[in-house]
Amino acid sequence: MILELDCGNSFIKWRVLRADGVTPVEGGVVSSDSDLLVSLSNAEKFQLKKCRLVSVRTPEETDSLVASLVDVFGVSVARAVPAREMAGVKNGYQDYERLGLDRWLALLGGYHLASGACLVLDFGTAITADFVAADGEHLGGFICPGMPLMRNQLRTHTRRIRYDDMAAERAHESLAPGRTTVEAVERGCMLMLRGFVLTQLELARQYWGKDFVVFLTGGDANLVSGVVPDAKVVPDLVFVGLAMACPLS
Ligand SMILES: Nc1ncnc2c1ncn2[C@@H]1O[C@H](COP(=O)(O)OP(=O)(O)OP(=O)(O)O)[C@@H](O)[C@H]1O
Ligand SMILES: CC(C)(CO)[C@@H](O)C(=O)NCCC(=O)O
Ligand SMILES: [K+]
Repeated sequence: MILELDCGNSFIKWRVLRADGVTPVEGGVVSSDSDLLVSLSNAEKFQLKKCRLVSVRTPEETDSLVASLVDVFGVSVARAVPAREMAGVKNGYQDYERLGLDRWLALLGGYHLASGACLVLDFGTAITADFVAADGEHLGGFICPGMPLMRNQLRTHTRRIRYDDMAAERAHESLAPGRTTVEAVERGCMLMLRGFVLTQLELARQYWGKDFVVFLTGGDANLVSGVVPDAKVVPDLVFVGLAMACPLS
C-alpha cells in the first residue's frame, strides 16, 4: 500500500491508499513524528511499499522523518519539490522555490478539479489564499494567521484574556457582540476569518466574474463553509496535488 503525508507546521496529516493508488484505506491527524510512527505501527496490516510526502517543515526535520520511515517500514519515499510549472499551472512567485509546497500542491489540485479558474483557501496554522486563472497562471496569494494563532496571540500578549477550549467552543453558538471575554475574542477572530474570505471572493469576482471555483481546505475549513455556500470543501486537496506532483511509476 501507499503512505501519503502532508507535514504542516502543527500537524501531520496521513493516509494509506491501496496499491491502486486511489482507494483510501485509513488516515488521521497526528502532532508529532513519533505519534505518526505509532499510528502506522500496525504496518503489517498496511504492508507499506511506497510513500509520497509534502512538507513545509525545515529540510532537517523532513530528512529526519524520511529517515525514520525508511528505517522502520523500508518504504521508498518520493518528496514533492518546488516547480516553475506543472500540470498546466505556472507558479506565480518571483522566486518559485519560496512558495509553500502545501500551497503549490493545493492549487495544482484545485486547478485540476476545476478545469479552470480557481480560488484556493486553506485554513491551517496559517490561512492562505491562492488565485489561479483559467489559463493556469498562478497570480499569487495571501498569508495570514489561522484561528489558533490569532487566539493564542491574544491570550499570550494580554494579561486579562484567559479562557479554556470548552468556553471557546460554546462562544461560537452565535456571532452577536460578545458579553464575556471569551465571546468577544472568539467571535472577533471568527469575523476576521470571514472578512478575509469575503475579501478574497470579491477579488476573484473582479478578476473572473462568476467564472471560478472556490475550494476550502485545511483543518478549520468548516468554520467558514457557511459564508461560501457554493464552495467545494475538499479536505484532501493537498493530497490531490501530491499525487500529481509525485506519480508513483
Ligand atoms: N483531527 C484533528 N486534529 C487536529 N486538528 C484538527 C483536527 N480536525 C480539525 N483540526 C483543526 O485543524 C487545524 C489545523 O489545520 P491543518 O491540520 O490543516 O494544518 P496545520 O498542520 O496546523 O498547519 P499547516 O497550515 O501548516 O498545514 C487546527 O486549528 C484544528 O482546529
Ligand atoms: C504559509 C504556510 C505556513 C502554510 O502552511 C506554508 O505554505 C509556508 O511555509 N509557505 C512558505 C512561505 C510562502 O508560501 O510564501
Ligand atoms: K496546510
